[in-house]
Amino acid sequence: MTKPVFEITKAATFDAAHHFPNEPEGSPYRRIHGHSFQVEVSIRSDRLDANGWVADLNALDAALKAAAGELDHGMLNEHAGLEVPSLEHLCLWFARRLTPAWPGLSRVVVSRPTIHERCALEL
Ligand SMILES: Nc1nc2c(c(=O)[nH]1)N=C([C@H](O)[C@H](O)COP(=O)(O)OP(=O)(O)OP(=O)(O)O)CN2
Ligand SMILES: [Zn+2]
Repeated sequence: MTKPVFEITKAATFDAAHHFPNEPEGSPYRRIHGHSFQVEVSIRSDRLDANGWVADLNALDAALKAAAGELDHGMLNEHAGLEVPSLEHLCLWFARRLTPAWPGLSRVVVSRPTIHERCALEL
């Protein structure tokens, strides 16, 4: 049997405004508008600690909430790396923000649940 690999996942939500400066004049995406976002991050490991955990989900929750809190109720375009604030760039932003403290980060998913859109980044 191959070695089992575990993956734990935590999610957080935030609301933010954005606009796409490279869209043509008249595009609705060029105008400032807002969305409700969800971000999910996953950690993979083939090892469990003494608690039987890949990692403490509560600690992951705190790190994720801190990152999402930086974006919450703000303008995404004002953040370095989000000058063009697509779901794809949001995935990269969360990955860069979390990887130093969470080297086992294996996936970032950013979605807009109310309009059924999501982007996944596999690491
Ligand atoms: N690959 C991507 N495509 C688009 C992204 C993105 O991040 N990655 N983002 C957008 C805009 O943010 C747009 O505001 C998303 O809203 P939309 O899909 O248009 O859905 P709405 O409900 O706001 O509009 P409807 O016209 O009612 O569908 C676009 N594309
Ligand atoms: Zn949008």
